Amino acid sequence: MRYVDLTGSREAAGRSIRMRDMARRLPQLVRRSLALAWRVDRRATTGLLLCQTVAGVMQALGLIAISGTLTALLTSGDVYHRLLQAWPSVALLATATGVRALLGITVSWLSSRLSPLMSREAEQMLLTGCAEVELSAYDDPDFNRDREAADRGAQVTGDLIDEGQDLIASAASFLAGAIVLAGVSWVLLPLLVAASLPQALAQVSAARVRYLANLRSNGDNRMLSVLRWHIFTREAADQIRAGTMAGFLSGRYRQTVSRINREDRTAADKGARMSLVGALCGGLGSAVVWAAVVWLLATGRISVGHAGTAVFALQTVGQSVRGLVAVGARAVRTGLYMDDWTRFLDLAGGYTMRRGEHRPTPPDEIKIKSVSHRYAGKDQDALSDVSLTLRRGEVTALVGFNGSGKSTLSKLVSGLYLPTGGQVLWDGVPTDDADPQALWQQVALVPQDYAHWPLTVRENVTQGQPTACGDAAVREACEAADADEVVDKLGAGLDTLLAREWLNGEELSGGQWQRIALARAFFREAGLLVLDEPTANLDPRAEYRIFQRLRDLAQDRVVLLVTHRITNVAVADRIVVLDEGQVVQEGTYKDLAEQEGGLFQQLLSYQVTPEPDDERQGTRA
Ligand SMILES: Nc1ncnc2c1ncn2[C@@H]1O[C@H](COP(=O)(O)OP(=O)(O)OP(=O)(O)O)[C@@H](O)[C@H]1O
Repeated sequence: MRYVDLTGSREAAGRSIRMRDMARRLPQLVRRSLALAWRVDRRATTGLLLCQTVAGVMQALGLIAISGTLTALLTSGDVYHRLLQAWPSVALLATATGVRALLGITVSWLSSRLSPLMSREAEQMLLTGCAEVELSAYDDPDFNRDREAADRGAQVTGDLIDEGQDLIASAASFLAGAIVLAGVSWVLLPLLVAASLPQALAQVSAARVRYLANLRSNGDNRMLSVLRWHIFTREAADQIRAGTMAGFLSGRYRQTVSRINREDRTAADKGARMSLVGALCGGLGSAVVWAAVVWLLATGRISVGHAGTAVFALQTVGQSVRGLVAVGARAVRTGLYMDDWTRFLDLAGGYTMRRGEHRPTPPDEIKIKSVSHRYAGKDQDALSDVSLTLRRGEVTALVGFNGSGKSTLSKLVSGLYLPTGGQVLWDGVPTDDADPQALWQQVALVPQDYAHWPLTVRENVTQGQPTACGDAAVREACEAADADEVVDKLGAGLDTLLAREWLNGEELSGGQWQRIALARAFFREAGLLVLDEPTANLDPRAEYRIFQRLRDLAQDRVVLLVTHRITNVAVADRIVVLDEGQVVQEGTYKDLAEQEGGLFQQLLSYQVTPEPDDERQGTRA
């Protein structure tokens, strides 16, 4: 089995890595890396630019000093006189070399300070971007693929500062060498650039091959990180052991890794072949350049001193051209990853929340009007033509078989999803027209899979939004959820860190966590309370108490309860029975329990265990 991602547009971008594109993109990349660096640390960025400029000037001065030294040493006259003439150039050379070394150290110090800051800033921007997309985005495989790619882009963002600095340094030293070389003989310059071209082309082609190989392994890489998470973390550690799954999972991991390795190896071999051809052509080109220097010297077109300078300048320019191309190819590849990041931030996969500005108050009535909903990529509706009204002061319960659409409906009511057909109206205003953050201020939700935040008990309950009443309100919510007895047993009370993996952290049982999740919802001063299977992990006593409290909670809010505990559902004012995404029954517990042949009666029959005597009689009959 292979995990494949559709990567059309990115593959097209990868295929377009050519010399011309690279030349066009490099200045953009340097600009982009400097802009991000500027955003995180202005002083360090200014320092870097200054250092690079001065280093370039020092490089040029160094070459001029070499020329001066050689000319002085190679002129006629006695040794003492020649040394005397050469010493200012030697002093300049030493100073330039020393200053360049110091600047090099400063540049790498500043870069190493900026690089992690940039990656973290990029990651932070990505996290902010993710929190601003519609929940439905996560159902779309394309969004998930783009998000992973953007994550990788954020991680490599820091590399761009090093690459940008290397590019600036190579460009500065190329410029310095070129000016000196042109001073000796301008013929050498185009010759040298032409000689460096084959290597440049080879490097760019190798970078393209590597990027495309990486792209082909994208789906496999994503699966690797998922497998790694499952094998590595505590989450599924018990099931891996009890299910003796370690061998199977490691095998799947190895298979996936070996597919990625195969792609990498092919790319590396292809890249090496390209580099070899490039190096051979480059060698021939260099021979032509050196032959040109010898010819210029032999025909008396340049002096011996100039020839010596040309040797150094050639080395400098050659090195910087190679550096420009190698770092350039790397930077373009990094740039492609960064494109994934910027594109994701710009478009958020096309899922940025664009709703209205209405700010809802606690609703008196929530009307579900002919609502249908189909998840992205599905060919069937999860809900079709559902109409229902929820009112403040009432508990409405949703019951039905697995997959009948209960959770989907509760997410539409709370504005987490927007319906693909029909409307959900909060006091007459469709959820599409409400400011989502303002609407969610009015929602207290206990989902089926609630988060086990690695935070203190207090933060777990307040969700980081304490009220003016402080801990008194937290304790009150805990009491309402029967979580007070859980908190009392914890070493540091509300300050206890609920994460066993850290020092002094504590772990709760499944039912204890559910009580905390309930306290979280009860703490919130919201007009809509949605409880999706709120008692699945609770003991019978806690479950009984929670159902009893629902009536009080409903006094000043709309309560929507999703449950399979049919026997307890009598607490609801109204029960709505869903089947295959449609409402099939609606009424009070008494009405529905008496409706012969109805789905509710059927559901009820599965939960009311017959007395042994009834069972025997039934068997006999
Ligand atoms: N995020 C999703 N993406 C795609 N399909 C989904 C998604 N969530 C639910 N579905 C599909 O929608 C249908 C209704 O699911 P829903 O979770 O609403 O059912 P439910 O009645 O709450 O089930 P359960 O009792 O098992 O919790 C199911 O067929 C399910 O496969």
